[in-house]
Amino acid sequence: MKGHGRKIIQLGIPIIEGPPEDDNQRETRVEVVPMLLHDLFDRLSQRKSYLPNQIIVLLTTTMRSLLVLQGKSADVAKLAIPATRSLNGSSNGGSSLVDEKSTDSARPSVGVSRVQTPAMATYNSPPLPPPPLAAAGEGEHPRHHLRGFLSHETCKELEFVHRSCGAAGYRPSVVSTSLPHLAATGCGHLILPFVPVRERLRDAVESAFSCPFDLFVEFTGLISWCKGASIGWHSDDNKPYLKQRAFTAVCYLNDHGKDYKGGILQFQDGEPSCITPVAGDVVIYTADNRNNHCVDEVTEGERLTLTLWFTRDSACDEDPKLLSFLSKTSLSYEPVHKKCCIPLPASDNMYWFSYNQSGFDIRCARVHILGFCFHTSMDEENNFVVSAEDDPIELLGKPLRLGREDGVFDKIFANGLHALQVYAYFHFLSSFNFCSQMMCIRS
Ligand SMILES: O=C(O)CCC(=O)C(=O)O
Ligand SMILES: [Fe+2]
Repeated sequence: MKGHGRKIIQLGIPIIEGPPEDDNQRETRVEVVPMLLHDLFDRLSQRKSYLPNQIIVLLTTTMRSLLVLQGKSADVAKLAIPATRSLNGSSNGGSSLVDEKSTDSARPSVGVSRVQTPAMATYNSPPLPPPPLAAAGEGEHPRHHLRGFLSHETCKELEFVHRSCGAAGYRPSVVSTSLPHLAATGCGHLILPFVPVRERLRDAVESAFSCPFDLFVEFTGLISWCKGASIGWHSDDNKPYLKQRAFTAVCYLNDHGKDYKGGILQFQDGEPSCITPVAGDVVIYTADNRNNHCVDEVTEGERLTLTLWFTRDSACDEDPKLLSFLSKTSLSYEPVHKKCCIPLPASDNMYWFSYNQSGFDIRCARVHILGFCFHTSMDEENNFVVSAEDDPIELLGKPLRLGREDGVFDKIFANGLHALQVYAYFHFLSSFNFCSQMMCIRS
C-alpha cells in the first residue's frame, strides 16, 4: 500500500481488497500464518495504546488470518472496516468484530480516528460511535468543530512549551512558538509533545475531508493572542506564497470567558458560523475562500492556540526542514556548562519586527512587564552595570544580564531573547512550586 511509507502485511486468508496495483502480488503473496507468530500477534492485539507508526494488529490468528497495519489510524479506518465487514459476511461463522450499525459508512471518518483504533480491532470492543460529522465536510463551506479532541494534560503540556520558548509573533500582540523555532534554538526535545498531536490531527483532517494519505504538515505553531490581537476577514491561502495551504486546524488550548475575553472565531458563511474557544476543541476547515473567517479582538487576557496548516505539496512538508535544523543544532551544540539544561540562545534577527514603523521590540517589552530590566554595559573591571536603557535595541544582541530593582543576577545571557526565554522557562516552572529552580540562574 502506498502513502507516507506506511505498510500493510497480510498473511493467511485474504481479508481485504488491495489497491489495484497490488493485484498480482496478492495472488502470490498469501501465505499460511507461521505458528511462531501466533502468540506474538495475539499479545500485541491485547495492547491498549499505540504510538503513531507502531504496528497495529487488526485480526489475529484465531480468525486464521493476520492483517497487520503499520501506520496511522486513518489507514485502519479506511481498510479495516470494509475488511471486517466482508469477513463477517463471508460465512466462516466468526463472530462479529465490529457492530454493524457503527460501520454504516465504509469511508473514513473523524469519529473513527478519534477513538483508539486498536481497541476497535480487538474482540468484544465497544461499538464505534457513528461518524458524527461525515456529511458536513462535503458542503459549500467544508468545516468541522471537533469537541474534546485534546486532553487537558496535552493542552497544559503545549502551554508549557510556549511559556518556555515563545517569541514575537508574525503580527502585533501575537507571540508564537513554531517547530522550526524550537529546532533552531536547541529545544528540539520540546518538539516531542507535538508529534502525536500532529499525527492525530492529520488523520482527522484526512478522514473528515476524504483525502487519505494526501497531506503533509506545512506549519505547526503555538500562538498566543494577547490583548489587542485580532485578525480581519481572510482565507488562509489568500497570498501567492500561501497557495500551497489546503486545510487548517486550530486547536484551542485555553478557555474563552475564563482565560480571556474576545477572540471568537467567525466565519463569513455557512455553519457553524462562529466558534467560542474551549480548551481541547479543534476546528478544521479548508484554507480556501469557502471559509473566509476572522478573529475578534482579544480584549482581556491571553488566548492560546495550536495552529496547523496542511498541504498536498510534498515540497512544502515541514518535516524535512525540521530534521535539517535538528541535525545541525542538536549535533553541533556544546553547552558551556555541561549540566546546563536551559534553552539555548536563539538567532537574534528572527525576533525583531517593526511595529507601525516606529520600532518595537517584544523582548524589552516583556522583560519590563515581568519587572526586570537588561544590564549590558561593563565598567573598567568588566563588571556589568545598570544602564542599557539608552538604545536597548542595539544592545539586545550582545551578552547581558537581568536586573531587578537594585540587584543584578550573575548569569550572563547570550542576548536579550536568551534572557527572556530562560526567565519565561523558570517563571513557568515556579508556578508549579519549583521556585527553588529559579535560584540556579543566579549562579
Ligand atoms: O485562532 C483562530 O481561531 C483562527 C486563526 C486564524 O484565522 C489564522 O491564524 O489564520
Ligand atoms: Fe485564518
